[in-house]
Formats: sequence, C-alpha cells, structure tokens
Amino acid sequence: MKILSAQQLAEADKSTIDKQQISSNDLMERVATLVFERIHQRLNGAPVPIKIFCGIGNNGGDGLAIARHMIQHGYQVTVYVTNCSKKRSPDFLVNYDRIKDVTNDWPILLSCKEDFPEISSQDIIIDAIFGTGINRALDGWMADLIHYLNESKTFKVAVDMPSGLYANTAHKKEDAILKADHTFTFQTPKLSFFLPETGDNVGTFEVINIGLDPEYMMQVAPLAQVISREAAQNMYQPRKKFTHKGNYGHVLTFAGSKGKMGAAVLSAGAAINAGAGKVTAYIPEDGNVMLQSSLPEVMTLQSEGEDHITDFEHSLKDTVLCIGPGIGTEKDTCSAFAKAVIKQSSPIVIDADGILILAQQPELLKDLPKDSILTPHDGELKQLLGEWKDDYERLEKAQEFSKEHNLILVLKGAHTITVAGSSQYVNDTGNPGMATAGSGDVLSGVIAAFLAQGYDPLTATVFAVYIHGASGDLAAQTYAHEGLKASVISNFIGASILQLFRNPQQPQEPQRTQ
Ligand SMILES: NC(=O)C1=CN([C@@H]2O[C@H](COP(=O)(O)OP(=O)(O)OC[C@H]3O[C@@H](n4cnc5c(N)ncnc54)[C@H](O)[C@@H]3O)[C@@H](O)[C@H]2O)[C@@H](O)CC1
Ligand SMILES: Nc1ncnc2c1ncn2[C@@H]1O[C@H](COP(=O)(O)OP(=O)(O)O)[C@@H](O)[C@H]1O
Ligand SMILES: [K+]
Repeated sequence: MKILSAQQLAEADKSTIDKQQISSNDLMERVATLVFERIHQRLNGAPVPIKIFCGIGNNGGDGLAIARHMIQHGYQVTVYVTNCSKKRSPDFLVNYDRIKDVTNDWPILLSCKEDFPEISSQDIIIDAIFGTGINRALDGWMADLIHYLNESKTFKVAVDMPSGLYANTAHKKEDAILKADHTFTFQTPKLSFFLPETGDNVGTFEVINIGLDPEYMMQVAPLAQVISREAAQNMYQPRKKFTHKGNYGHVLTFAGSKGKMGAAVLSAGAAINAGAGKVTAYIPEDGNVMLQSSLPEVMTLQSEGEDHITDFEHSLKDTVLCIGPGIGTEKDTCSAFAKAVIKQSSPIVIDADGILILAQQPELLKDLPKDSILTPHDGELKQLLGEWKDDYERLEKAQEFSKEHNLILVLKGAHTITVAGSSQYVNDTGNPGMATAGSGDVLSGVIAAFLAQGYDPLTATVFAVYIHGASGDLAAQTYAHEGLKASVISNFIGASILQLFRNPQQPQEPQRTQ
C-alpha cells in the first residue's frame, strides 16, 4: 500500500473531484459517511456521551458531517468548533450550516482556555481539529486544548490524523500533538504513523478507502510502501516438485565468538527454518560441539581461532554469505571479515558486529557486491551514518548511503524500513515482544535463506522482514510478548508462511498491535 505525502493527497483529492465530476463537498460527505459507518458498527447505538472537536478547515468539515450523521442516528453528541481563525474552508461552512439544520443550534465555539468543556472519563472524544492541512505547530490556547484533551483519560478517536501531527515532516519535541487511541485515516496511511518519534500518537489505525482517483493513485510515486499481506503473498515462491536440496541454495553463516555462540546458532538455525537447502556455520573452534548438538541439520566449518574467528580460507562459490552476528571486533576477526567479503561476488547479508567492522573500515564498502544487505539497529546505523536530528533525516541519510554504495539497508525497529535507493518499504508485522536478544540474528538468517532460494535481493529482504515479524506475531499468541525469545520466533517461521495463505477468518491470524 502506497504512503503519500500531504501534498500528494491534496492532489489526489483534486484529481478525484475533476475526474469523478463531484464537488469537494460530495467527497467530504462520502468520507464522513464512511467514518460514521465504522463508528456506528462499533458503538451500535450505545448511549455514550460523544464530544466532537472540529477545526475550521476540511478536517473540521469532516467532523461536522460525522457529527450530523451521529446525531441523526440518535447518538448523544456535543459539537465544539475551535474558533482559531476567520479563514474557514468553504466545505466547513457548508457543514456548519447543515448541522444547524439538524440540531437547531450552532455548535459551541471555543476561543480560549476558559471555554474548554469538562471531560468525564465516560466521554468519547472525536478529534477533527486538524488533518493533513496543518502547516505549523499549534500554539497558544490551541496547544493548551491538545494538552488538555491528552490529560483526560477518555478514549480518543482521530479523524484522518491526530491533530497537530504532520503527515511527513519532522516535529519539535515540544509540539502539541493529540495522542489518539484510534485513528481513521483516509486512503493511505501517513509516513509519520510508522516512525518512532510520532507513531505513538496514532494508536491503532485503520485506513479507509475513500475512493480517490485510481489513476492518480496508480501512477503517483509514493514516499514509501507498506508491505501488505497480499504483497507478501505475491512475493512468495512455492517450491517445485522435482527439486532437491541443491535447488534451494547454500547459506554460509560467519558468526559467533566465545560467549556469543548463540548468535551463530540463531542465524544458522533461522536459515534452515526459512528453507535454505543447506546451511554451513563457520564458527570458532570451541563452538563446534555446541553448534552441532543444537542444530544437527547444520554443517560446520571451524576457524583456527578457538574463541573467535581469526581467519577465512574457504570457497564461497554458490554460497550466500551471512556475516556478522556475535563475531566481535578483534583485529584478526576484522581481517577474516575483510577476506570473506572481498572474496564474495554475490549479495552478502551483513549484521551486527559485521556492520561495526564496516563502520571502522569504510574502505571495505566498495568491495561489497552490489545489492548486499545491511541490517543495522539504530546503534549500528549511527556508527555507519553518524547522528541524525530526526526520523526523516535518518531516512534521508539511509537513502543517500544506499544509493552511494548500491546497498540495501534494513533499518530495524517497531516498523522496520527497508531502504533501496530512493525506495522505502515499511514493515507492518512484528510486536514489542521481538525486542529481545537475538531476534536480529534470526532475521539475518531468514534473509540469507530467501536469497539462497533464488529470491532477488530486495524481495528476499522485504519478504524476510515481513515473515520474521509475522513469526513473532504468531508466536506471541502462544507465548505473549514477554515469553517471546529469538529461538521461539525462529521456530514459528514455517507456521507464519502457512498463515500467509490461510483464510483470515480461520483462527491463528496474527493480532495486529500497532
Ligand atoms: N475534499 C474534501 O472535503 C476532503 C477532505 N478531507 C479532509 O481534509 C483535511 C485537510 O483539510 P485542510 O487542507 O482544510 O486542512 P486542515 O483541516 O487540516 O487545516 C485547516 C487549516 O488550518 C490552518 N492551519 C494550519 N496549521 C495551523 C495551526 N498550527 N494553527 C492554526 N491554523 C492552522 C491552515 O491554513 C489549514 O488550511 C484532511 O485531513 C481530511 O480530514 C480529505 O481527506 C478528503 C477529501
Ligand atoms: N517493538 C518492536 N516491534 C516490532 N519488532 C521489533 C520491536 N523491537 C524489535 N523488533 C524487531 O526485532 C529485531 C531486533 O533486532 P536487533 O536489535 O538486531 O536484536 P539482536 O541484536 O539482539 O539480535 C528486529 O528485526 C526488529 O525489527
Ligand atoms: K484530526
């Protein structure tokens, strides 16, 4: 699913109005009806007090139209309008008049702090103050209103966007942004929903298809794409009947050191669990017994170094190299790392200490095969790219780095973003239970396994990130977030591939918790 900028969404609105020969007010009515239906499905006429706060632009117009539908269906609604400017949008004004026809009274105007209504914990708040049109931080009593609403313990629903939040530009820390429990967003999710500095303001969200011009939606180059279940289904490559293990590739994991042999077990184990035909773990000598007894399916090759890898002399022909988990940064490990990456001619998966070594020896970047995949968490990313001032600069720097070095970057987090040149793919599977030691090692093995099975590097990466998160979601249904551990996530890889093609009505659909 495409993520568009606020400006592109405004263009899509315009194109829709032109091509579908409807007025902007007809579109607003369509939007409001769709939101009302979603709310009505959930509340089912419940006599809860609902307070709708409307701005004076089109988001406010949406709010007034939603309020009108709710009042006509017997809901207990009080409507407030934030009287912050004389510049009211034409469609706001149409709906301002229309609601009066239903209530025989004007909505309550708020012009200062003293006007703020009392909010009880029983209330439901609907926030239609600002949407994608916001172009500066809220100040004065408008900022106070947002803080006031945030302090209340009641359930808050945002229309299109939590008010105060920008769709795709950075905020200052102190900006007033509504903290919604749920957001009904229109046509596409916004980039800010997925970023760590702002995503928490959105609560859970659902995207309402408001029927914006399909032609525009098809041709527009998005800011980023969210990997949907359908997209992941299309990426999957089923196995053929008359095949053998040689058809599914050979992964060589270069991982582990004394005290961190688990990283080698996790990455090699995940590569086997995700379908690599053969997996060999290249490890320090002392890790051999542990690895062989943990993973009987995996072959081993041992470095001369007893407690860390000190050398690399092996052939990498027809092998996918997955390098870095738990290797440490000893001098001879760094030289062995350099030997291996220089020798390899097909895309490499580089994780953890491998990324730190690259940051220390950036001259190696030019030796990496095109489309190699780096999977840094933010600590590792900072070593590579330096500090960033906000989430958007992080993405810009990652894009520049990816373009300059012809690499794919996997920016791990609650919504992992895969950056390939100027394209960005946002992952929507996974849960906070995956914030547990070793889950990144598992991801590196999954990416390598898909590469080995013949997926192209970008598809292997995006699909692996999706499946890794989906495995965590499925595992969490049995183990809860707290009980998740990396080996458990790895053991659910097969189940999550099955789940990808299961009818969503069947049990065991992963619970989305964004
Ligand atoms: N054609 C339509 O009727 C549609 C309406 N939609 C709604 O329209 C919204 C966008 O509407 P608008 O472009 O009118 O913008 P908003 O309703 O988000 O904002 C209204 C106006 O407030 C002013 N403003 C911006 N920042 C401010 C600040 N910090 N303090 C005070 N005033 C400020 C701006 O001049 C802006 O135009 C969407 O989020 C959505 O809710 C669309 O989603 C669908 C189509
Ligand atoms: N809150 C979260 N929600 C979803 N996924 C998460 C969350 N926290 C971590 N993850 C995922 O877990 C993995 C953690 O990787 P990493 O930090 O490298 O762990 P480790 O170094 O212990 O292996 C990443 O794939 C990341 O996207
Ligand atoms: K809003």
